[in-house]
Amino acid sequence: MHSLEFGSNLKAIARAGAGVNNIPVDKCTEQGIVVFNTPGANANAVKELVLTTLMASSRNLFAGVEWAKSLKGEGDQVPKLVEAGKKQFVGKEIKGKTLGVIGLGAIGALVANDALDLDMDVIGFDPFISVNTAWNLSRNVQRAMSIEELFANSDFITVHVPLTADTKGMFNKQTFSIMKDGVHIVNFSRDGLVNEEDITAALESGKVGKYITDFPNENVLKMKNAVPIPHLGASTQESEENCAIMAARQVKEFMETGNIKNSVNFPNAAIPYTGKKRVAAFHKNVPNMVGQITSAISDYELNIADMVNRSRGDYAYTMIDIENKVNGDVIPGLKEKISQIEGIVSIRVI
Ligand SMILES: NC(=O)c1ccc[n+]([C@@H]2O[C@H](COP(=O)([O-])OP(=O)(O)OC[C@H]3O[C@@H](n4cnc5c(N)ncnc54)[C@H](O)[C@@H]3O)[C@@H](O)[C@H]2O)c1
Ligand SMILES: O=C(O)[C@H](O)COP(=O)(O)O
Repeated sequence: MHSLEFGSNLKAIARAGAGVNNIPVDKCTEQGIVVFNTPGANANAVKELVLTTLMASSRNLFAGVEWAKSLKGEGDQVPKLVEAGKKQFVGKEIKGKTLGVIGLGAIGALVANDALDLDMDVIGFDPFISVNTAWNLSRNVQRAMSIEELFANSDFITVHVPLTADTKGMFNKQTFSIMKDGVHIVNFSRDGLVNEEDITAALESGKVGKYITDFPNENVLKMKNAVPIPHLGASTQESEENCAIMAARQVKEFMETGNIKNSVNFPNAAIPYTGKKRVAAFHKNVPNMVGQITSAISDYELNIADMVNRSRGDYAYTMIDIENKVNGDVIPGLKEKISQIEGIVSIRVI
């Protein structure tokens, strides 16, 4: 959506998925457009494919299947050729190996817990772990005190963080040098987390044994020992339905009540719809905004029934329920009056 112009009536964008790097979030914030995503709704789908590909590639399954297919046309010789050639695909079991999980959010936590059930040792790193995830995480997941500790001790590494300025290129020449020789790296997050030139060299030298990625491009397809998956992480019927329902519900709730859940740019805020009318304003996070909005409301001799004000960085969101019975759909002039307050980005009277 980065090249799209947004109409002045656009109120919300919902991403039926987790990553929002296809949406110009900063531009939306400046224009007062709320952006939602659906955290966790596709996590199980991704977890299943991460564990599937982790095991399958450790057993050289993808290359083995391709080779078996290449024997087509060999007639009665196929079984003999299979037995003679299979030794080139001898793999490694994951049992007893150490899996490093970077990012213990919706997906990472599921992967970490289930990898324990597959008899792996699991070490996790997430300096910003949420309380909810921490509650769901098995206490047998060891906590790495630094990402370097995780890199140094893992036989397999799987990454589940968003692509941001901080995480971009987190897999690079320097970080590969800390890792065990022959480490397998699983990337179902985003291509930009990995420096392509550096991983090409690391795969070539054998420093990295396998690179399983959900984000193939021309370079990836040329890399030795890369396993390109065509962005199938969230591609299940269940996950697409979960995401679509969650996205639709969040937008409906926002349009009808102003309440916000799972926004990536507005603060989350919700109050039961108690009044007769609701003022919902997105504004700069500067002093006296709430005072100016309530004063505009009191100029109309309207009483306040309930209110909430939440901030997020440079911006804040205020919802005020008005007690009085208001005739008709609108309070004439109120919206215009509030929108003239310096610092207001967008305003609705619902
Ligand atoms: N391949 C797919 O189809 C697919 C599907 C869903 C999500 N994704 C990608 O996976 C990512 C993770 O998804 P999720 O649902 O688990 O998101 P999430 O927000 O639940 O979890 C992300 C976790 O990363 C942690 N984190 C952030 N920066 C970090 C850092 N520098 N080091 C360590 N941890 C850090 C956060 O604290 C959070 O716990 C998404 O951002 C998206 O890019 C891909
Ligand atoms: O960020 C996500 O949720 C995934 O990359 C899934 O993307 P998709 O919905 O385009 O499959």
